[in-house]
Amino acid sequence: MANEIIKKAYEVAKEQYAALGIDTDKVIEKMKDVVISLHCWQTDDVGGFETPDAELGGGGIQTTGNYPGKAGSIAEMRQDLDKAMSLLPGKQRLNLHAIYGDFAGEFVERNEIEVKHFQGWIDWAKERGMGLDFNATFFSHPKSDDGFSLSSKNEEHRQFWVEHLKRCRAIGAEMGKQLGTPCVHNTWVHDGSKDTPIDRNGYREILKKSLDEAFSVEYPKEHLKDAVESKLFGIGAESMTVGSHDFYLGYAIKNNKLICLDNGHFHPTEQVGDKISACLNFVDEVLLHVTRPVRWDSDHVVTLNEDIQLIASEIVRNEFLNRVNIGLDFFDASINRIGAYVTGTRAAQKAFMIAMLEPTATLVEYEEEGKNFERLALLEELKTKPFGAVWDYYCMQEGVPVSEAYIADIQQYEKDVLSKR
Ligand SMILES: C[C@H](O)[C@H](O)[C@@H](O)C(=O)CO
Ligand SMILES: [Mn+2]
Repeated sequence: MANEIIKKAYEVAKEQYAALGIDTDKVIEKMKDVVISLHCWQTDDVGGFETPDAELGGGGIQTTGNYPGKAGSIAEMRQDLDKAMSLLPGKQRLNLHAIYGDFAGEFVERNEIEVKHFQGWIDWAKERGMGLDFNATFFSHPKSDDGFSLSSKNEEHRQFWVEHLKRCRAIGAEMGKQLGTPCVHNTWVHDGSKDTPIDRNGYREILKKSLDEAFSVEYPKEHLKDAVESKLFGIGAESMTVGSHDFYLGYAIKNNKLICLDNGHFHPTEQVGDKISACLNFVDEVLLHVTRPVRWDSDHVVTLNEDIQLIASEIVRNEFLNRVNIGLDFFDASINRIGAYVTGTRAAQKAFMIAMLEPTATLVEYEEEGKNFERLALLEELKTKPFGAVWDYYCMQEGVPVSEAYIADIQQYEKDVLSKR
């Protein structure tokens, strides 16, 4: 689309939003506060680099599809991430899992990983002025194949995982220190039971004890923020998840941790957007894993749907952007993986921009005056306001492809790079 047309459309949109009391220039400026942490695992289907042929195994999560071109090395992953980021407006962070260290061709056990295995990532992020986030990896490992890691009744296994978590927190803190922006370290364990267990409480007591041990080392908040992520169920763990939402919300409130809300981890009619203000009345900060569950926690690419919109609107309406850490968590192996990143991240960004283009004060006024028809009508009308013109102008200003132009970029990358892997 020619720049002139983008500008013209923007000017018209600007007037329409101004009539509602919204300054679109200010909205574009405010978009810089929306920093999204890209999950590195979309590039390689959650395989990791511990061994040359590493693949996701167990953990109750699954990628489906076998689209060619997945990243098979750190170099390829970085190349893909650079490509994805070149097509995204705004600033991003990078979210790594412990299986993505630079192990220099040697097998390093998870209870032996150190900062040196991630120094390359820290340097890479520093060159790009990016922050890093981090995750201990409890799945795809023989010591948790039986379905239990931090809540294991096998004391040797439990201690192994506590040590892993301790090391990951130390690595995360060093990332935050060197990069000058706190690293959010997220703890998610797949621990659970396929069939109805008897000793639910026993496992939960063990999980609590393990977390207490692993979190006993304190790090400055400027370097590390700890989050804990709950889940409803996983594949092969349908009957009980040790780290349920009640468990982790309680743990987070009592121990001053962040609660991680993954919108694939709840009953289908529950809304993470509704949980944000509930949680933020009791915890300082929240971590989001933005995804798209289709029938189950299938981790489809994020699209601009009502769930995502409610999440973004709740954050913007309440000025929670400085208390909500936004991460993505999807892994689709059935389509071009870079395309998946760009489409999914842009969808999340769009939801935030739409939220910022809302005349919230007017809507609240209607609500407080009991004018519920007026509230409903205005919300409906907002859906067809020319948001796209503001989005296109923002992309143009940011120097990234406008509208669907990024599709051709990704096709070219597939031709030049991915198809040759
Ligand atoms: C790979 C991630 O840690 C994982 O997706 C986790 O966050 C999750 O959501 C599991 O369902
Ligand atoms: Mn998640």
